[in-house]
Amino acid sequence: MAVEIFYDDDADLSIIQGRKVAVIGYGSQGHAHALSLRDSGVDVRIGLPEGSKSRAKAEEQGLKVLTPAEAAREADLIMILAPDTKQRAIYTEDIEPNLSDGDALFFGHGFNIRYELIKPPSNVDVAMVAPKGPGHLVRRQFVDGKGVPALIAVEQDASGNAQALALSYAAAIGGARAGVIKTTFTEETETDLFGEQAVLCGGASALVQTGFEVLTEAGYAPEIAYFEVLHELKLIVDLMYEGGIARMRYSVSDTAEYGDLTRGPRVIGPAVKEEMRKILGEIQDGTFAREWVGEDEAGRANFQKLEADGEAHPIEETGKKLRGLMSWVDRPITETA
Ligand SMILES: NC(=O)C1=CN([C@@H]2O[C@H](COP(=O)(O)OP(=O)(O)OC[C@H]3O[C@@H](n4cnc5c(N)ncnc54)[C@H](OP(=O)(O)O)[C@@H]3O)[C@@H](O)[C@H]2O)C=CC1
Ligand SMILES: CC[C@](O)(C(C)=O)C(=O)O
Ligand SMILES: [Mg+2]
Ligand SMILES: [Mg+2]
Repeated sequence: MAVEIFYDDDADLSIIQGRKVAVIGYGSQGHAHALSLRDSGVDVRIGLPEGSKSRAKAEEQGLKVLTPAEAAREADLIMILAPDTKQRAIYTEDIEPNLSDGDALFFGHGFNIRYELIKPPSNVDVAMVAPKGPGHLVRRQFVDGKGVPALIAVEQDASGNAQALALSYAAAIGGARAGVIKTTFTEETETDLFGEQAVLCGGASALVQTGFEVLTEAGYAPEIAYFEVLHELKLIVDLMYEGGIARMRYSVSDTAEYGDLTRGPRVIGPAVKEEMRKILGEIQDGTFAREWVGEDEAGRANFQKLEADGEAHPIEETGKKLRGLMSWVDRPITETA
Protein backbone atom coordinates (compact mmCIF):
# COMPACT_ATOMS: atom_id res chain seq x y z
CA MET A 1 0.00 0.00 0.00
CA ALA A 2 1.35 3.46 -0.91
CA VAL A 3 2.26 5.61 2.07
CA GLU A 4 1.10 9.20 2.50
CA ILE A 5 4.00 11.65 2.82
CA PHE A 6 3.46 15.25 3.87
CA TYR A 7 5.73 18.29 3.53
CA ASP A 8 5.72 21.84 4.91
CA ASP A 9 3.15 23.02 2.36
CA ASP A 10 0.69 20.38 3.61
CA ALA A 11 0.98 21.50 7.24
CA ASP A 12 -0.80 24.38 8.96
CA LEU A 13 1.62 25.70 11.57
CA SER A 14 -1.07 27.94 13.10
CA ILE A 15 -2.78 24.85 14.58
CA ILE A 16 0.09 24.05 16.94
CA GLN A 17 0.75 27.77 17.48
CA GLY A 18 -2.76 27.98 18.94
CA ARG A 19 -2.11 25.28 21.58
CA LYS A 20 -0.49 25.27 25.01
CA VAL A 21 2.08 22.48 24.85
CA ALA A 22 3.65 20.62 27.77
CA VAL A 23 6.78 18.62 26.94
CA ILE A 24 7.28 16.03 29.69
CA GLY A 25 11.00 15.23 29.90
CA TYR A 26 13.97 17.24 28.65
CA GLY A 27 16.39 14.61 27.39
CA SER A 28 17.43 13.73 23.84
CA GLN A 29 14.00 14.22 22.23
CA GLY A 30 12.47 16.52 24.87
CA HIS A 31 14.98 19.33 24.49
CA ALA A 32 14.84 19.09 20.66
CA HIS A 33 11.03 19.27 20.52
CA ALA A 34 10.75 21.99 23.15
CA LEU A 35 13.38 24.33 21.69
CA SER A 36 12.21 23.90 18.09
CA LEU A 37 8.54 24.30 19.04
CA ARG A 38 9.47 27.50 20.87
CA ASP A 39 11.48 28.74 17.87
CA SER A 40 8.40 27.99 15.70
CA GLY A 41 6.26 30.32 17.81
CA VAL A 42 4.60 27.71 20.03
CA ASP A 43 3.74 28.29 23.71
CA VAL A 44 5.80 25.59 25.50
CA ARG A 45 6.39 24.58 29.11
CA ILE A 46 8.50 21.66 30.37
CA GLY A 47 7.34 19.10 32.94
CA LEU A 48 10.12 17.68 35.13
CA PRO A 49 10.21 16.36 38.70
CA GLU A 50 11.66 18.70 41.38
CA GLY A 51 14.92 16.72 41.61
CA SER A 52 15.55 16.36 37.86
CA LYS A 53 19.03 17.21 36.61
CA SER A 54 17.49 18.51 33.38
CA ARG A 55 15.63 21.36 35.11
CA ALA A 56 18.64 23.70 35.15
CA LYS A 57 19.36 23.08 31.42
CA ALA A 58 15.79 23.90 30.40
CA GLU A 59 15.72 27.02 32.58
CA GLU A 60 19.08 28.19 31.20
CA GLN A 61 17.57 27.96 27.73
CA GLY A 62 14.76 30.27 28.81
CA LEU A 63 12.03 27.67 29.07
CA LYS A 64 9.36 27.64 31.76
CA VAL A 65 9.78 24.54 33.95
CA LEU A 66 6.96 23.09 36.05
CA THR A 67 6.35 19.73 37.67
CA PRO A 68 4.86 17.17 35.25
CA ALA A 69 1.46 17.50 36.96
CA GLU A 70 1.49 21.32 36.80
CA ALA A 71 2.61 21.27 33.16
CA ALA A 72 -0.12 18.77 32.23
CA ARG A 73 -2.75 20.87 34.03
CA GLU A 74 -1.71 24.11 32.33
CA ALA A 75 -1.37 22.64 28.81
CA ASP A 76 -3.92 21.38 26.31
CA LEU A 77 -1.39 19.22 24.44
CA ILE A 78 0.88 16.97 26.46
CA MET A 79 3.85 15.36 24.68
CA ILE A 80 5.40 12.55 26.77
CA LEU A 81 9.15 12.41 26.16
CA ALA A 82 10.27 10.66 29.32
CA PRO A 83 11.87 7.18 29.11
CA ASP A 84 9.43 4.56 27.78
CA THR A 85 9.66 2.50 30.99
CA LYS A 86 8.72 5.51 33.16
CA GLN A 87 5.79 6.75 31.09
CA ARG A 88 3.10 4.57 32.63
CA ALA A 89 3.77 5.88 36.16
CA ILE A 90 4.05 9.50 34.95
CA TYR A 91 0.78 9.13 33.06
CA THR A 92 -1.09 7.60 36.02
CA GLU A 93 0.23 9.96 38.69
CA ASP A 94 0.68 13.27 36.87
CA ILE A 95 -1.12 13.35 33.55
CA GLU A 96 -4.36 11.36 33.78
CA PRO A 97 -5.74 13.39 36.74
CA ASN A 98 -5.09 16.59 34.76
CA LEU A 99 -6.61 15.64 31.40
CA SER A 100 -9.67 17.60 30.24
CA ASP A 101 -12.07 17.32 27.30
CA GLY A 102 -10.33 18.40 24.09
CA ASP A 103 -6.80 17.84 25.35
CA ALA A 104 -4.30 15.96 23.22
CA LEU A 105 -1.91 13.30 24.50
CA PHE A 106 1.16 12.94 22.27
CA PHE A 107 3.99 10.39 22.16
CA GLY A 108 7.40 10.33 20.46
CA HIS A 109 7.30 6.52 20.20
CA GLY A 110 4.36 4.13 20.37
CA PHE A 111 5.65 1.68 23.00
CA ASN A 112 3.21 2.45 25.82
CA ILE A 113 0.12 2.50 23.61
CA ARG A 114 1.13 -0.51 21.49
CA TYR A 115 1.76 -2.67 24.56
CA GLU A 116 -1.29 -1.23 26.43
CA LEU A 117 0.72 0.15 29.33
CA ILE A 118 -1.21 3.43 29.00
CA LYS A 119 -4.94 3.45 28.27
CA PRO A 120 -6.11 7.04 27.73
CA PRO A 121 -9.75 8.11 28.21
CA SER A 122 -11.95 8.53 25.11
CA ASN A 123 -12.34 12.34 25.39
CA VAL A 124 -8.77 13.22 24.31
CA ASP A 125 -6.84 12.98 21.06
CA VAL A 126 -4.04 10.40 21.17
CA ALA A 127 -1.35 10.90 18.54
CA MET A 128 2.32 10.40 17.84
CA VAL A 129 5.11 12.46 16.29
CA ALA A 130 8.15 10.19 16.07
CA PRO A 131 11.29 11.65 14.49
CA LYS A 132 13.39 9.04 12.67
CA GLY A 133 16.63 10.19 14.25
CA PRO A 134 18.41 10.90 17.55
CA GLY A 135 17.08 13.97 19.36
CA HIS A 136 20.34 15.91 19.34
CA LEU A 137 20.44 15.65 15.54
CA VAL A 138 16.73 16.51 15.30
CA ARG A 139 17.62 19.80 16.99
CA ARG A 140 20.89 20.32 15.08
CA GLN A 141 19.18 19.80 11.72
CA PHE A 142 16.32 22.15 12.67
CA VAL A 143 18.81 24.90 13.57
CA ASP A 144 20.69 24.29 10.30
CA GLY A 145 17.47 24.79 8.32
CA LYS A 146 17.14 21.07 7.58
CA GLY A 147 14.94 18.40 9.12
CA VAL A 148 14.83 14.78 10.27
CA PRO A 149 11.92 12.80 8.74
CA ALA A 150 9.13 11.92 11.15
CA LEU A 151 6.22 9.52 11.44
CA ILE A 152 2.80 10.61 12.64
CA ALA A 153 -0.03 8.39 13.84
CA VAL A 154 -3.44 8.89 15.35
CA GLU A 155 -4.69 6.31 17.84
CA GLN A 156 -7.76 8.24 18.93
CA ASP A 157 -9.37 11.18 17.13
CA ALA A 158 -11.66 12.74 19.74
CA SER A 159 -11.50 16.21 18.18
CA GLY A 160 -11.79 15.11 14.55
CA ASN A 161 -8.63 17.16 13.91
CA ALA A 162 -5.90 14.99 15.44
CA GLN A 163 -4.03 14.28 12.22
CA ALA A 164 -3.77 17.96 11.26
CA LEU A 165 -2.60 18.68 14.79
CA ALA A 166 0.10 15.99 14.64
CA LEU A 167 1.25 17.20 11.22
CA SER A 168 1.39 20.78 12.48
CA TYR A 169 3.51 19.66 15.48
CA ALA A 170 5.82 17.63 13.21
CA ALA A 171 6.30 20.66 10.95
CA ALA A 172 7.14 22.85 13.95
CA ILE A 173 10.10 20.62 14.84
CA GLY A 174 11.38 20.48 11.24
CA GLY A 175 10.05 17.04 10.26
CA ALA A 176 7.98 18.26 7.30
CA ARG A 177 11.09 19.78 5.68
CA ALA A 178 12.25 16.16 5.14
CA GLY A 179 8.93 14.31 4.94
CA VAL A 180 6.29 13.14 7.41
CA ILE A 181 4.78 9.69 6.85
CA LYS A 182 1.42 8.70 8.23
CA THR A 183 1.47 5.35 10.03
CA THR A 184 -0.06 3.56 13.02
CA PHE A 185 1.22 3.18 16.59
CA THR A 186 1.71 -0.54 15.92
CA GLU A 187 3.73 -0.08 12.73
CA GLU A 188 5.93 2.66 14.26
CA THR A 189 6.60 0.71 17.44
CA GLU A 190 7.43 -2.59 15.77
CA THR A 191 9.60 -1.13 12.98
CA ASP A 192 11.39 1.27 15.34
CA LEU A 193 12.27 -1.48 17.82
CA PHE A 194 13.35 -3.79 15.02
CA GLY A 195 15.48 -1.10 13.38
CA GLU A 196 17.31 -0.12 16.55
CA GLN A 197 17.87 -3.72 17.68
CA ALA A 198 18.78 -5.49 14.46
CA VAL A 199 20.38 -2.79 12.31
CA LEU A 200 20.96 0.74 13.61
CA CYS A 201 22.21 0.21 17.16
CA GLY A 202 22.45 -3.53 17.92
CA GLY A 203 23.45 -4.79 14.48
CA ALA A 204 25.85 -1.94 13.68
CA SER A 205 27.57 -1.96 17.11
CA ALA A 206 28.07 -5.72 17.04
CA LEU A 207 29.36 -5.60 13.44
CA VAL A 208 31.90 -2.89 14.31
CA GLN A 209 33.07 -4.50 17.57
CA THR A 210 33.40 -7.92 15.95
CA GLY A 211 35.35 -6.53 12.99
CA PHE A 212 37.67 -4.68 15.40
CA GLU A 213 38.18 -7.86 17.46
CA VAL A 214 38.99 -10.01 14.41
CA LEU A 215 41.62 -7.55 13.18
CA THR A 216 43.29 -6.83 16.55
CA GLU A 217 43.24 -10.51 17.60
CA ALA A 218 45.06 -11.25 14.32
CA GLY A 219 47.79 -8.79 15.38
CA TYR A 220 46.87 -5.66 13.43
CA ALA A 221 47.25 -2.25 15.12
CA PRO A 222 44.12 -1.15 17.02
CA GLU A 223 44.41 2.34 15.49
CA ILE A 224 44.30 0.91 11.97
CA ALA A 225 41.43 -1.41 12.93
CA TYR A 226 39.52 1.58 14.38
CA PHE A 227 39.91 3.69 11.26
CA GLU A 228 38.94 0.71 9.11
CA VAL A 229 35.78 -0.52 10.82
CA LEU A 230 34.40 2.49 12.70
CA HIS A 231 35.69 5.84 11.43
CA GLU A 232 35.34 4.94 7.76
CA LEU A 233 31.92 3.40 8.33
CA LYS A 234 30.48 6.91 8.76
CA LEU A 235 31.99 7.97 5.42
CA ILE A 236 30.62 4.89 3.68
CA VAL A 237 27.18 5.34 5.29
CA ASP A 238 27.22 9.04 4.27
CA LEU A 239 27.39 7.89 0.65
CA MET A 240 24.50 5.47 1.20
CA TYR A 241 22.53 8.29 2.91
CA GLU A 242 23.12 10.61 -0.03
CA GLY A 243 22.64 8.19 -2.92
CA GLY A 244 21.76 4.72 -1.69
CA ILE A 245 23.92 1.59 -1.72
CA ALA A 246 24.44 2.09 -5.47
CA ARG A 247 26.12 5.50 -4.86
CA MET A 248 28.45 3.94 -2.30
CA ARG A 249 29.35 1.17 -4.76
CA TYR A 250 30.01 3.78 -7.45
CA SER A 251 32.47 5.60 -5.22
CA VAL A 252 34.44 2.68 -3.78
CA SER A 253 36.99 0.74 -5.84
CA ASP A 254 35.86 -2.18 -7.98
CA THR A 255 37.99 -4.38 -5.70
CA ALA A 256 35.92 -3.19 -2.72
CA GLU A 257 32.70 -3.62 -4.68
CA TYR A 258 33.55 -7.20 -5.66
CA GLY A 259 34.42 -7.98 -2.02
CA ASP A 260 31.16 -6.33 -0.91
CA LEU A 261 29.04 -8.34 -3.36
CA THR A 262 30.68 -11.71 -2.70
CA ARG A 263 31.64 -11.49 1.03
CA GLY A 264 28.85 -9.30 2.45
CA PRO A 265 26.22 -12.05 2.11
CA ARG A 266 28.61 -14.45 3.88
CA VAL A 267 28.87 -12.13 6.90
CA ILE A 268 25.15 -11.35 6.99
CA GLY A 269 23.97 -14.75 5.79
CA PRO A 270 20.78 -16.82 6.20
CA ALA A 271 21.49 -17.47 9.92
CA VAL A 272 21.57 -13.72 10.63
CA LYS A 273 18.36 -13.20 8.66
CA GLU A 274 16.70 -16.00 10.63
CA GLU A 275 17.84 -14.37 13.91
CA MET A 276 16.46 -11.02 12.71
CA ARG A 277 13.10 -12.73 12.07
CA LYS A 278 13.16 -14.13 15.61
CA ILE A 279 13.91 -10.69 17.01
CA LEU A 280 10.98 -9.25 15.05
CA GLY A 281 8.76 -12.04 16.41
CA GLU A 282 9.74 -11.16 19.99
CA ILE A 283 8.79 -7.53 19.29
CA GLN A 284 5.46 -8.47 17.69
CA ASP A 285 4.38 -10.91 20.42
CA GLY A 286 5.38 -8.59 23.29
CA THR A 287 8.29 -10.71 24.60
CA PHE A 288 10.81 -7.88 24.26
CA ALA A 289 8.50 -5.31 25.87
CA ARG A 290 7.81 -7.58 28.86
CA GLU A 291 11.53 -8.32 29.23
CA TRP A 292 12.52 -4.63 29.09
CA VAL A 293 9.79 -3.45 31.48
CA GLY A 294 10.76 -6.31 33.85
CA GLU A 295 14.46 -5.37 33.64
CA ASP A 296 13.59 -1.76 34.54
CA GLU A 297 11.33 -2.79 37.42
CA ALA A 298 14.06 -5.09 38.78
CA GLY A 299 16.56 -2.20 38.93
CA ARG A 300 18.33 -2.60 35.54
CA ALA A 301 21.30 -4.64 36.90
CA ASN A 302 21.73 -6.62 33.66
CA PHE A 303 21.34 -3.48 31.53
CA GLN A 304 24.00 -1.64 33.54
CA LYS A 305 26.42 -4.58 33.34
CA LEU A 306 26.05 -4.83 29.56
CA GLU A 307 26.45 -1.06 29.23
CA ALA A 308 29.65 -1.15 31.33
CA ASP A 309 31.00 -4.08 29.28
CA GLY A 310 30.44 -2.02 26.11
CA GLU A 311 32.20 1.02 27.57
CA ALA A 312 35.16 -1.20 28.54
CA HIS A 313 35.56 -2.64 25.01
CA PRO A 314 39.08 -1.82 23.71
CA ILE A 315 37.65 -0.02 20.67
CA GLU A 316 36.44 2.77 22.97
CA GLU A 317 39.91 3.59 24.31
CA THR A 318 41.46 3.54 20.84
CA GLY A 319 38.66 5.70 19.46
CA LYS A 320 38.87 8.25 22.28
CA LYS A 321 42.58 8.78 21.57
CA LEU A 322 42.13 9.11 17.80
CA ARG A 323 39.05 11.31 17.92
CA GLY A 324 40.86 13.66 20.29
CA LEU A 325 43.32 14.36 17.46
CA MET A 326 40.53 15.30 15.01
CA SER A 327 38.81 18.41 16.36
CA TRP A 328 36.13 18.31 13.66
CA VAL A 329 35.15 14.78 14.69
CA ASP A 330 35.29 15.13 18.47
CA ARG A 331 32.15 17.31 18.53
CA PRO A 332 30.42 17.46 21.91
CA ILE A 333 26.71 16.81 22.13
CA THR A 334 25.04 20.04 23.21
CA GLU A 335 21.47 20.78 24.16
CA THR A 336 21.27 23.80 21.87
CA ALA A 337 22.57 22.19 18.66
N1 LIG B 1 16.50 9.28 21.97
C1 LIG B 1 15.95 9.49 20.78
O1 LIG B 1 16.54 10.13 19.90
C2 LIG B 1 14.58 9.00 20.44
C3 LIG B 1 13.66 8.76 21.44
N2 LIG B 1 12.35 8.52 21.11
C4 LIG B 1 11.37 8.37 22.17
O2 LIG B 1 11.31 9.60 22.91
C5 LIG B 1 11.00 9.32 24.28
C6 LIG B 1 12.06 9.95 25.17
O3 LIG B 1 13.29 9.29 24.94
P1 LIG B 1 14.69 10.05 25.14
O4 LIG B 1 14.60 11.42 24.63
O5 LIG B 1 15.73 9.12 24.60
O6 LIG B 1 14.80 10.09 26.73
P2 LIG B 1 16.02 10.58 27.64
O7 LIG B 1 16.39 9.46 28.51
O8 LIG B 1 17.07 11.21 26.80
O9 LIG B 1 15.36 11.74 28.51
C7 LIG B 1 14.31 11.47 29.38
C8 LIG B 1 13.88 12.75 30.08
O10 LIG B 1 12.77 12.43 30.92
C9 LIG B 1 13.02 12.91 32.20
N3 LIG B 1 12.29 12.16 33.19
C10 LIG B 1 12.66 11.03 33.86
N4 LIG B 1 11.70 10.69 34.75
C11 LIG B 1 10.73 11.61 34.62
C12 LIG B 1 9.49 11.82 35.29
N5 LIG B 1 9.07 11.02 36.27
N6 LIG B 1 8.73 12.89 34.91
C13 LIG B 1 9.14 13.72 33.93
N7 LIG B 1 10.32 13.59 33.29
C14 LIG B 1 11.09 12.54 33.62
C15 LIG B 1 14.53 12.83 32.36
O11 LIG B 1 14.96 13.68 33.40
P3 LIG B 1 16.46 13.57 34.03
O12 LIG B 1 17.33 14.29 33.08
O13 LIG B 1 16.35 14.20 35.35
O14 LIG B 1 16.79 12.09 34.07
C16 LIG B 1 14.97 13.32 30.99
O15 LIG B 1 14.92 14.73 30.93
C17 LIG B 1 10.89 7.80 24.37
O16 LIG B 1 9.55 7.47 24.15
C18 LIG B 1 11.75 7.31 23.21
O17 LIG B 1 11.43 6.02 22.75
C19 LIG B 1 11.90 8.52 19.81
C20 LIG B 1 12.77 8.74 18.78
C21 LIG B 1 14.20 8.87 19.01
C1 LIG C 1 17.67 4.29 16.58
C2 LIG C 1 17.27 4.52 18.01
C3 LIG C 1 15.97 5.29 18.20
O1 LIG C 1 14.88 4.52 17.73
C4 LIG C 1 16.06 6.56 17.39
C5 LIG C 1 17.11 7.56 17.69
O2 LIG C 1 15.35 6.69 16.41
C6 LIG C 1 15.79 5.53 19.71
O3 LIG C 1 14.87 4.94 20.30
O4 LIG C 1 16.58 6.30 20.29
MG1 LIG D 1 13.89 5.35 16.16
MG1 LIG E 1 13.50 3.89 19.25
